[in-house]
Amino acid sequence: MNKTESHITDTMPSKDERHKLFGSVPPGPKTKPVEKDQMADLQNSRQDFLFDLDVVGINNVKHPITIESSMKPSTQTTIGTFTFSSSIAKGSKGTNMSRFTEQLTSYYEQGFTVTIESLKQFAEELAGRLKREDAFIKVEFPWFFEREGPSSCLAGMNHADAFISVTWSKAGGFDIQTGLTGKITTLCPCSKEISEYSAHNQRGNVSMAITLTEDFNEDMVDWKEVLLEAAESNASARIHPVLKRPDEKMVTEQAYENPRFVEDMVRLVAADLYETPFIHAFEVSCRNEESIHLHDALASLRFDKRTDER
Ligand SMILES: Nc1nc2c(ncn2[C@@H]2O[C@H](COP(=O)(O)OP(=O)(O)OP(=O)(O)O)[C@@H](O)[C@H]2O)c(=O)[nH]1
Repeated sequence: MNKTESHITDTMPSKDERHKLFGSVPPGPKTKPVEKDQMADLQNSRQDFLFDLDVVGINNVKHPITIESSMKPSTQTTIGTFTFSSSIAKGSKGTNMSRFTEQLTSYYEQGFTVTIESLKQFAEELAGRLKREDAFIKVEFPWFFEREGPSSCLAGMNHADAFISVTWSKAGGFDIQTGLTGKITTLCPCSKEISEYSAHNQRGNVSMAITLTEDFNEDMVDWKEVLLEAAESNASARIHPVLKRPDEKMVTEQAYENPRFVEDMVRLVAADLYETPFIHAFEVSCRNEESIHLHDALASLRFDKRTDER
């Protein structure tokens, strides 16, 4: 022990004394049961509680997860942000909220890889655990993918924000949605047209949410890569983690050759999703972080191939 440490130990009150100094008091008399089976179970009270609830549950649950990807790295651990819920009839006071995280932990301990299939199983099992006839689970996560510079082929890691949501009901079966928000470069067509030189550009955020067809097979196609390609292949240019000068020249010229308004982005991405056979319905939006304004530009559309006409 050096001189400074010994000085601190000599003069500092003990931790208990310090807590008392700052207001901690001894426990008071305790009369309520400590055994679980003797505790009141308010959430399981049965009465007419006036209204059915569409949704009751928990959200913003952060948990490590494993996902698969068709792009490198093919297996990755990332952070999932979960929402779990079910409906509840007016005859029940509340849900059993501990059961959501209890099931998540149990899946994690058994080596949970988040896929559409595993989430379907999770949702149905959750409904059983809650003694309900429906359950909803959504997981949002950063998805990482390797990206090379167009000339140097030097690789680095990019990411996009993905989600999968599964609704299960005894009456209606499964409803699956997935989605992705990816970043792209857009170069302003108006600025290019009117200016003697140059054109301003922006970083665009393209968000897509899709409803999958019932026969969609995630072992055959990675929906994340399809959505990323829909956003990036229609942009003025892609975004890269590592660019040397020959890469930078290519990306700059490519953007100048492919100017896009925020509206153009949404319509072009929508056209790709329209042509994708495993998508029933989609929502596309784009938010461009403008470089010549403090505000952002945005556009969006929804389309359901089963009902809407172009
Ligand atoms: N229903 C309900 N529960 C809440 C609320 N706020 C907190 N809780 C949770 O209540 C949970 C404990 O209740 P239950 O999950 O029913 O616990 P339990 O009855 O011991 O569990 P089971 O044996 O599975 O029935 C804790 O996870 C708390 O987070 C709320 O607003 N409504």
